[in-house]
Amino acid sequence: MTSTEPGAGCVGVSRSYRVDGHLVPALVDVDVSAPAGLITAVIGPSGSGKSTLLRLLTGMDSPDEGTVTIAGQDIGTLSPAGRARLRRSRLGLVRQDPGDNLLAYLTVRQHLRLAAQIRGVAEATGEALLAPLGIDGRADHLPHQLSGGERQRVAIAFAAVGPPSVLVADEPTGQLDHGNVDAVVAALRVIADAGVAVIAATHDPAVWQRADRVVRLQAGRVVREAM
Ligand SMILES: Nc1ncnc2c1ncn2[C@@H]1O[C@H](COP(=O)(O)OP(=O)(O)OP(=O)(O)O)[C@@H](O)[C@H]1O
Repeated sequence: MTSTEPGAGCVGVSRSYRVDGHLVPALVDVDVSAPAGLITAVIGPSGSGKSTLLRLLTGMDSPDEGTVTIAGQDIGTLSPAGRARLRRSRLGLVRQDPGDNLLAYLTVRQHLRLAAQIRGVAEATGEALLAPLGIDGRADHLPHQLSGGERQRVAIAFAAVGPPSVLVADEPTGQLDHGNVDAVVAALRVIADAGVAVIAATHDPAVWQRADRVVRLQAGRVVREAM
């Protein structure tokens, strides 16, 4: 599984929220680039703008100013239907709570078949991710029969079928113990090595210390972007 697709990024992005008639700036003139094949960690204190940035980079929200690109496409130029198509084909999402990522009545194998159908690729494409992510022994298990870390690895596999150009994970280890954190970081590495731009918002040093790039936000601004 290899990809030469460009990743995701934004240039000159600002986003404010209106609260009680006042504008609260969440992001101010932010430039971020998340190249294909690398893990980019987004870090910063609570309220610094991480979730707002992720919502923009997934096309779930639009900036007040600036441009956002996913897989080389300026998503501000797309119709709502075009944006939905791009998100379905080129973007994978992993949420913090393992329970929010999976359907209780589908086995691991059924999740991966469903992901392949959604992406329009051969069913074997999804199943091929089981072994590299260390969940091949769990193919016929339901989510409640898995540990939290195994569920997150299934969620990563589900999001990575295709593969997409970009996989965005919001605090992917936020609810896991230490041993499971290592397995999830290893899974993100497998996906990045396949050519996907992996973007993870995280408070967890075990994640960002093993990322290729770290974007640190503070009060809505990028204060450091380092390899
Ligand atoms: N829907 C909203 N309405 C009003 N203000 C918001 C909204 N969402 C976020 N904010 C404000 O925007 C700023 C950035 O919030 P954001 O959730 O992006 O930060 P964060 O770094 O993800 O925080 P956390 O680590 O606590 O999740 C904060 O001041 C927050 O209060």
